[in-house]
Amino acid sequence: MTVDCIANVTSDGPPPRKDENKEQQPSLVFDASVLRYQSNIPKQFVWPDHEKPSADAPELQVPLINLSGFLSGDPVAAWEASRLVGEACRKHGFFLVVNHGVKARLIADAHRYMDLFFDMPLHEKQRAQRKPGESCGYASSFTGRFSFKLPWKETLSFSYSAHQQPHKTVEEYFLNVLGEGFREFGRVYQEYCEAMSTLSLGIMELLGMSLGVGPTHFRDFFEENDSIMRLNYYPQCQKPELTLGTGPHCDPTSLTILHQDHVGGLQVFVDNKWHSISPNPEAFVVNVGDTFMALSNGQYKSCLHRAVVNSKTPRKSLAFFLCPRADMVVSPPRGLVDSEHPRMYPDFTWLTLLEFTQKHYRADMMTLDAFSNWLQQESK
Ligand SMILES: C=C1C[C@]23C[C@H]1CC[C@H]2[C@]1(C)CCC[C@@](C)(C(=O)O)[C@H]1[C@@H]3C(=O)O
Ligand SMILES: O=C(O)CCC(=O)C(=O)O
Ligand SMILES: [Fe+2]
Repeated sequence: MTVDCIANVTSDGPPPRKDENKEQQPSLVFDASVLRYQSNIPKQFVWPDHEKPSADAPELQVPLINLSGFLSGDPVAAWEASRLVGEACRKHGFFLVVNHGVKARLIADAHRYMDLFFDMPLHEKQRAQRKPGESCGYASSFTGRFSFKLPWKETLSFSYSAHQQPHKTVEEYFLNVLGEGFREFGRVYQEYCEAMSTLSLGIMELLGMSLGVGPTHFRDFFEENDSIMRLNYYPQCQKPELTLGTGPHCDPTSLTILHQDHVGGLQVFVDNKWHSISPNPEAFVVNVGDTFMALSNGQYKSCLHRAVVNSKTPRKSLAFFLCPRADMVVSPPRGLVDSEHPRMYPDFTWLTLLEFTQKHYRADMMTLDAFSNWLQQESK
């Protein structure tokens, strides 16, 4: 079974309930080319005082891990890299990787095609409009999905399947949804997602080594991944102190590999304070998500983060969300469960958690706990 933008798959998970997250009728349209000239921002984009961005966000010193030795097969370098990964994941869950093997040209092309796409007129972008309950497509903010605390961003999300060879799911997505004129878009993002999948599997080796379960356990689990690629576009905002580009959350997915442009805006919540992670064009920002927190039986924490916007220039980020095949059961390896480390979370399939976030619950910093409770309720 594969998850193709969630809607085209039969889930054997619990039937959806009427949920608080029901799709709202879109009365408000987020068209940044219009909104940017208004002196105020619509009230739906104003976040509560306790969540508004703070003026100061000191820079977080994030470990910078050089992957060149590991990727060239040096076992000593591999163990050193896994040690650094483990240290970061026990501290705040974020680390940077450099000499990662992804071509600078490919990263530049991925950013360039983002500019081309998001600079299109709204009606053109809406040809790829995300449908209610689906995890793919174009969304101008989430008007119609949420009715308050709307993020100041546009997104384009699509699925990458590592096991549907010879199909190139990303290339086909762009051709099928946006047409022949987007063939090159599809080729670039197909190549980008393949590079992200390869890098993710290498990092899964390091995570397995750091947790003492060996390099192949998690690598094998994610070999046939069905991942999500998300292009985040944050238009400049005349009132950046009132809103957020992406609200505070932990990624429900397994591993996030993020490339932010030169503008900066990613913030992580560490030691009870928001800290910024400065852009580094040679580096990817990596963090574990909720699903990997469950796979590690809670040893590695999915970390709280958000994105702020600014009044001067748009900001972009490319986020690859590694996800297992939809029907894979998320359960920690035996070596991570014992009398001192009892099970933290129930078994679940990634598809059920994905559906939960798309149809029942807006992912935040409590998603996995809310999901565990929901599973219990649904099983009664
Ligand atoms: C599985 C996913 C849901 C979101 C995209 C991926 C991983 C991150 C999630 C998200 C970014 C967390 C914050 C809220 C959210 C609604 C958003 O701002 O985009 C989340 C994504 C989503 O549900 O579309
Ligand atoms: O844009 C960013 O820097 C962060 C985006 C993010 O956290 C997400 O899309 O999950
Ligand atoms: Fe995130």
